[in-house]
Amino acid sequence: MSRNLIVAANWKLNKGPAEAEAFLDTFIPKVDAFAGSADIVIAAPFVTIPALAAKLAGNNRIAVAAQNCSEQESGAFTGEISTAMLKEVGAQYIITGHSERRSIYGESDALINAKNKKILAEGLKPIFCIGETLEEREGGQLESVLRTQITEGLKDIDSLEDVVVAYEPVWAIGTGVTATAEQAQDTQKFVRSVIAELYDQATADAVRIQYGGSVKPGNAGELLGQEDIDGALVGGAALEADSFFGILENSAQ
Ligand SMILES: O=C(CO)COP(=O)(O)O
Repeated sequence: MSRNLIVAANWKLNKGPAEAEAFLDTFIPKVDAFAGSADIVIAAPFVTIPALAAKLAGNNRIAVAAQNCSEQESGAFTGEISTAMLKEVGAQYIITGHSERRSIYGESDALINAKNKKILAEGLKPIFCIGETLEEREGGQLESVLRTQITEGLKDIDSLEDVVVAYEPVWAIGTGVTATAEQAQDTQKFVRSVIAELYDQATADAVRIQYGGSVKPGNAGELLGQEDIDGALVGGAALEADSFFGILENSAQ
């Protein structure tokens, strides 16, 4: 089963519009000259999305993502941003379930599920993150934690055609500690098997599962060369155009 790679930058709380434009000034010419076929996504802060989308108008190789959204349609929800608004300003993907949102902002599996459903109903694509803490892995709970996150996060979602899953072990995020290619592959194979149980084998074979956690140019080739790793969700190493492009280059199929 061949799945096209999807390599995404998650800029987190970095880069306003001006910095994002400067990034693209360096990044776009590199991508234009690049023969690889990976889908490329940049997840930016809300206020940066319009500038990115304007600069990428007509560019069909690089898509824009948001890092969060409301599960609500509209109304008295101070500080929230709706999927319709994000669509209007050019977002095509939205990250959900990131461990920083789960742990710092207390997002539950039920809320993440509501966001996933809202995003799909809007005709956008969730990049749905799951992952265990070191304590959970060492305590033998890896499989039960991931199974719960997957089952609850995808509850009542019939098709995974527009869903990208991102496996991000919490202990590997921003720590410089990467899961070994073998650990990531074994875990992602398990994630795919849970999806096969919940849906069917064809769905599991087709869904793309990214790995995230200290991905950099030097380890991207080995990680993304694994059977069940279909791309990367990159934080720190995606803040510089050269290193984000290096990840793409080193993961070329
Ligand atoms: O959280 C991440 C991407 O969503 C990973 O972050 P780092 O690549 O900085 O470890």
